[in-house]
Amino acid sequence: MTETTTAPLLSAQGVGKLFGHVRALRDVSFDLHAGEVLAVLGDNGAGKSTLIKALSGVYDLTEGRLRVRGEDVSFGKPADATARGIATVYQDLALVDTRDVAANLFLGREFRRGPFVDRRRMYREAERILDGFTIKLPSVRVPIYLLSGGQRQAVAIARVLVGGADIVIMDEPTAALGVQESERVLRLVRDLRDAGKAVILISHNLQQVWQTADRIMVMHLGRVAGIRRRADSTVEEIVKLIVYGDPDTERDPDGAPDAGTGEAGAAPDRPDGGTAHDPVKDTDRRAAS
Ligand SMILES: Nc1ncnc2c1ncn2[C@@H]1O[C@H](COP(=O)(O)OP(=O)(O)OP(=O)(O)O)[C@@H](O)[C@H]1O
Repeated sequence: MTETTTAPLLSAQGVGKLFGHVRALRDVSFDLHAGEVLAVLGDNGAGKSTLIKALSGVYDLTEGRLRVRGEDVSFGKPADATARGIATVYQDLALVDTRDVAANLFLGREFRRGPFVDRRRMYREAERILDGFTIKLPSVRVPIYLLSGGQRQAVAIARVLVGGADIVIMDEPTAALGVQESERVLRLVRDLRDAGKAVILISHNLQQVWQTADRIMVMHLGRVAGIRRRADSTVEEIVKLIVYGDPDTERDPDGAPDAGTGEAGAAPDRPDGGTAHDPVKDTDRRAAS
């Protein structure tokens, strides 16, 4: 991974999201590079879902800015994020259960020959794409409802490749899977990374994060509690960030209620009101050293 020498594919700067008076995200800043897996960890209500929905165009931002390949972007709808090469694989996978694997892979992007769908080409292409996957499917002609959870994940991931996305957001891809299938799906996530994609992996499972992520971003009460290179961190450090956040950053300059607390000032105010360290820059410094 070359995070300090290449420009980020995706960059969030001071991103915030208010729902009424509840601040679900506050001053979220991070970079995401091609060929890396950034895991996003955090307790319930930390802001993970809100963040991925903001990155995938479901929510607009209240504050801050997003840049994709160095360009400022503003997403009014999910199609805007898709057009910028961002694909999100949600837990429900959004597959059509009654249709076969190939049809799901090319949903909305069917090959055509004249007025007709070119099924033969779709099957051929589907087989080609899935051929290198560690999760094997019985056939590209089986309907989705006959597949296991891991096989369905594989189809959803393959669909990302078909769409040509280079920024892939995965929401708890192993949440419903057993141990073996989880291992295989995590291998697919690493394969995406090795193919040069930038991957955001939302997870509650620290062990899986350790197996898969290059960097870890911990969220706490809507803020970034810290970003660490996995190789430079410890499970203890990450758990502490998940549970307690970073007391230096958790001040409340404007009194808006923090997510998860419903009241102002989730963490003690800094007496000097000063600016705490920037976890992203800290990480970049560590990465550069
Ligand atoms: N549509 C909404 N309207 C109001 N508040 C919301 C909305 N969506 C999220 N929130 C609040 O924003 C905060 C962050 O929620 P979010 O769902 O992003 O957290 P999360 O880290 O994904 O949690 P979980 O792991 O439980 O899914 C929570 O306090 C939540 O109640």
